[in-house]
Amino acid sequence: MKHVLIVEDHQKIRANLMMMLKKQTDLTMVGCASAEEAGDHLAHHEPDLMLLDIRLPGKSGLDLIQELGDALPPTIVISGEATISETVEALRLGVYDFIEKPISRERLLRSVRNCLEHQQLKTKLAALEADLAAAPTIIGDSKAMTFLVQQCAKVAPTDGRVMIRGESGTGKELVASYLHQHSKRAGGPFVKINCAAIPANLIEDELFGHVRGAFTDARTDKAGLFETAHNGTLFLDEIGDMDLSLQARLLRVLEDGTVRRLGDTRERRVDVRVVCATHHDLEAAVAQKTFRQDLYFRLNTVPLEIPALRKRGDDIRLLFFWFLNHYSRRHKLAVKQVDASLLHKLDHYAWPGNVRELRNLAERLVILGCDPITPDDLPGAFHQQPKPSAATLPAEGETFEIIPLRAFRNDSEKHYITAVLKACAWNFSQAAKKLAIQRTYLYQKTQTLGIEKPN
Ligand SMILES: Nc1ncnc2c1ncn2[C@@H]1O[C@H](COP(=O)(O)OP(=O)(O)OP(=O)(O)O)[C@@H](O)[C@H]1O
Repeated sequence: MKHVLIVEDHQKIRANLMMMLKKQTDLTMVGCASAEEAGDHLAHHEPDLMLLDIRLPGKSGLDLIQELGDALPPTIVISGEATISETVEALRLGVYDFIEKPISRERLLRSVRNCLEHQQLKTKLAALEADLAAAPTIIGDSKAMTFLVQQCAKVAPTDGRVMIRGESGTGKELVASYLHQHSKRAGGPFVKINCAAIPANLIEDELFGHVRGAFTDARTDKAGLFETAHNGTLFLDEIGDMDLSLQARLLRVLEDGTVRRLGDTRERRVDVRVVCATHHDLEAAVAQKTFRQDLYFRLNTVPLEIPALRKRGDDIRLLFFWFLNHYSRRHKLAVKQVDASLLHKLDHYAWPGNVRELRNLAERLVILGCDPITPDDLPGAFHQQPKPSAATLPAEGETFEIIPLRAFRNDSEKHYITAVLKACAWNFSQAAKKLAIQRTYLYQKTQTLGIEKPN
């Protein structure tokens, strides 16, 4: 039901306007005899449309329009005596239409209908724009991310089960929500649960729900997340942490598409797409029998791998500038300049917290950083020299060739000693001192490891 406010000082004309609009059964109408009275009404109500006379006793219709500013409801001005300049001014201030007295019924109805339709469209557009702004955007133009986005575009519209792998903060949840938003289930719910953050017995209750009396505290029936996610997507984060007994229940739901609340006898059919994520080595967990192999195959239909940020250096600057703009807008602050030496520091940092760490840093710099932002604005971790050994170790989840410990140790020692000798311009005494070993022992090491000074 639409609400119309009619502001007209002549009682007869007001009644006439109401009569003409009465045929529109979906309208409720309120009449006011002055701009002051209308102002009071508008302080407490938001009409869908205002019909406003310009010549009123006391404050004029134009005064009211100016006073309301952005709060002006969709308005049609009705006047017999308005001057051209008043008409132009009213239109400039956002009035939808201008109708001259005497008013024809057809003209009035057409204008009212158009104005209400126009308003409905504007509301729809605003909602669409908000949806678009809320839609997840995967930023990245490295080869790895371009490939990932291509894969996401292929798998999103299908109902294929997806397993997302990647270190913490790489964007696993972002990818899951992207898959949902680009699927035919986008109008349905996107429900997520972190299997590592909740104790096993509570996860069971969260996922499957219970009926009243199923346990001491179960005072009412409760639907589980599978039911909540009906016609949508259920994102099971950290699936590798799920308890074995729960894995069995999950497998059953995936196999027959029904859930049974705790303490219930009734099976309920659910239509849910399951997307899961883990940073664990699930294959190792399967080998160690801590993760069910049958469940692993059920969930792993389409594996998607998100590389750690340090392995896609091309994305660091792009993401940094994107977050810088994003948070400047959000905090209504001017976008700061960035010193080139800062970018160099970002490129050479290991980003253990991945994109989440980069995002938080960018927001902090938007709020606290100087303009231009320089390396002095960065936290201590960015100024530490990288430790030599850890940098070459394989990351968690990465496949690598396993070699005997002795071979690894020799190889590491060779690399490290060569680097130190280079840093000391092949001065053996200086290098031995830095390595805290005897000069003769260093010499022996270079012999056994085959380290040679280049010509
Ligand atoms: N490629 C990207 N483009 C834009 N934002 C990203 C990208 N990757 C990650 N983010 C942002 O970084 C933050 C962390 O991402 P997300 O929570 O998806 O990571 P995660 O891998 O699920 O982390 P965890 O394993 O700790 O739950 C989020 O704010 C996310 O929007």
